Amino acid sequence: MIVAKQIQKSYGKLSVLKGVDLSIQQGEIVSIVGKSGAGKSTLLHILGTLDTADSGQIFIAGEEISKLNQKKLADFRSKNLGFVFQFHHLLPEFNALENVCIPAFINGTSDAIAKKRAHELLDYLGLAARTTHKPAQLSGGEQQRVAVARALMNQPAVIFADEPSGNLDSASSQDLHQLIFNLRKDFQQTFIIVTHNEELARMSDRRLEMKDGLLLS
Ligand SMILES: Nc1ncnc2c1ncn2[C@@H]1O[C@H](COP(=O)(O)OP(=O)(O)OP(=O)(O)O)[C@@H](O)[C@H]1O
Repeated sequence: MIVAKQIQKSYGKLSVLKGVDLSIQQGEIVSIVGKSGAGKSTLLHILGTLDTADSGQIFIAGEEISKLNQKKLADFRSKNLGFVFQFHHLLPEFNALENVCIPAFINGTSDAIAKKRAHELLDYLGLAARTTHKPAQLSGGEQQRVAVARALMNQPAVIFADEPSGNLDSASSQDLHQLIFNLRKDFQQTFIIVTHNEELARMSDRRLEMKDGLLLS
């Protein structure tokens, strides 16, 4: 599903990734842990096509994304990849349903089809009664579940999550972690998660530690 070979990335003289190799199967939940500054977010952003490596190859769902130009990459990203960040980045003036629809609208999906799927997702996530609420009217845990629904909108091959529970209290964190495992069980959803949450890392199929620019397994 995802294969990365010898990914290298430097910022000036700082070598952050020193030849990272990684292989992830469909339906796997992989956590990446490590000290602050170890390069976890840099790796996640490169795998998620939000940043580019200096060298190395990345294959996602059979496509060598390291070879795509910017336009093809943007198209691939919007059709195949989902993202959940520490801060949900929901648009404040849009309600939950509209926020969830955004990735589908970007892909040119019709209004009716997008809204139907957004309703189904919000229902699945226990947010059926919150569809017309704006982000400020939702709890932190609810906001993050809306962000997960948005990430799921285009049925992505993989969801990249950067500290998804980093801003949540412990009950909401546990709910979100449970949701991740339910999504894998129900939809074979693949996740790559950067986290400082040891409980989540231990629950994952694999806990990879980033150290000195490399992944230790
Ligand atoms: N755009 C950038 N320009 C220069 N240096 C950068 C840039 N992005 C990251 N770095 C540096 O690369 C190193 C790795 O950063 P990264 O954010 O990947 O670490 P991390 O392991 O995710 O840390 P944290 O757990 O604190 O989020 C850090 O030393 C950081 O300062």
